[in-house]
Amino acid sequence: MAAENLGRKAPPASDAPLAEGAVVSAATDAVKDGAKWASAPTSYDAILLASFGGPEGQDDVIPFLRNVTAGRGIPDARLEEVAVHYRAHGGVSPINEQNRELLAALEAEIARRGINLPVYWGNRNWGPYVVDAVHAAHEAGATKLLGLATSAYSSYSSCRQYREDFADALEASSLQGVVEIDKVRPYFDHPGFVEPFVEGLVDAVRDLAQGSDAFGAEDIEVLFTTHSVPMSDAAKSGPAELGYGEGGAYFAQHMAVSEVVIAQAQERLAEAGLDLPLHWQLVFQSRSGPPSQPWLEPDINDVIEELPAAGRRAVIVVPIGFVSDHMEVLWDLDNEARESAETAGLAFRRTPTPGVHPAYVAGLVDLLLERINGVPADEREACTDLGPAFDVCRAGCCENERLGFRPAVAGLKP
Ligand SMILES: CC1=C(CCC(=O)O)c2cc3nc(cc4[nH]c(cc5[nH]c(cc1n2)c(C)c5CCC(=O)O)c(CCC(=O)O)c4C)C(CCC(=O)O)=C3C
Ligand SMILES: [Fe+2]
Repeated sequence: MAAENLGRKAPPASDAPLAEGAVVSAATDAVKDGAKWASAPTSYDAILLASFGGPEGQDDVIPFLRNVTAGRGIPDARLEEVAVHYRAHGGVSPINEQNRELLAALEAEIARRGINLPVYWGNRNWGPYVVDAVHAAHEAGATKLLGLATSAYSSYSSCRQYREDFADALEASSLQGVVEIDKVRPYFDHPGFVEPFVEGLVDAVRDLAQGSDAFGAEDIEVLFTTHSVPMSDAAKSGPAELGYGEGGAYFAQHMAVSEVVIAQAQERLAEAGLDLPLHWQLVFQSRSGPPSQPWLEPDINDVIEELPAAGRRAVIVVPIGFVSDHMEVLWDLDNEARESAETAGLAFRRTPTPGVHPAYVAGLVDLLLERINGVPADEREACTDLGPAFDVCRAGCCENERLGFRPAVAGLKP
């Protein structure tokens, strides 16, 4: 495949693109030292499914948004704007229902594998809260919990903040020293997480190729999209000693997943005789900080606007940053990005998120078993050169410069 056709985008808040080889090699060397990355077999009493949470009615919207943005310097105007997204959906985020479905699917898959392990679900920003779940688990006699976040990558928002949520919950319930909580590794490159995106991309390309417009590879731009974060968060994502570059592990992991999804999809499309390679790039969405603060770019809508000038007639949006079709997907992609595409005169497809795809659910249970059985790092499933990520976060991993140091569990002590 012609490499020059694969659009690579560095985080453009800086002029210097990331050195391609350098992003990957440091982590690859470190991962060979498996003993440091994989923990010993551990007997857990319960799983703690941890998520973001969302409002369940109009009256919840503003209190929810205040929970999310406490101390974050998000302008009020942005809160008003985001409230509109929830209001348009009756004040209900789809995320809680999606987590109830995931909880049920996990319970079923755990039972199918013959494991006896209850799952408790708790959120960061709305009830049921993590502390409620920890309480319930403890009341049922559990003292050793394995946390599983609905977030696959390394960064403050997607990894460390869950570890802080766990620490906060132990403090609020006075269960420090009584209950212990570990956390499943960032699973961005677990095949179970990647597979639904590959399938979605293959289906979208075939759909566009077979439609009346008969779009070919030259007509299509594939946009892998994820949540933007402040550049300072991105830079501190992952352990500094692995030298991920200025976009940190967050950027490197998304690039690696994009590359794997495009490669696997192209392989399947080639078997179906479709014209390749596809044009693609990694883009960002849902930026919320003040304009003075640099966040990862380019924004998905800005990129879409410029696609016709590059000769594209269709755009396929692959939401690799998200595990379910929550508000950031429904509003920012299915409304806003779709509208940008319409304005630009482009056909638009948005591929599914993992949701409760059987490969994803089975992959999550594989990840739980990895920890229970203490599977060595070199025997773990990971489909990029960056992984598998470590079980116990390195000291300082994904710390937040804006918010300062807060206690977290499931990490090494500085
Ligand atoms: C990396 C990342 C993920 C992906 C990883 C993961 O999935 O965890 C994610 C997911 C989500 N983000 C969500 C919602 C919101 N995020 C906000 C604000 C922010 N997100 C950030 C980052 C991320 N966010 C950041 C750096 C901020 C700025 C404030 C801060 O520094 O923390 C705000 C405030 C208003 C606004 O500014 O948009 C809202 C309402 C929902 C729920 C959707 C629903 O209700 O269905 C979900 C799943
Ligand atoms: Fe967010």
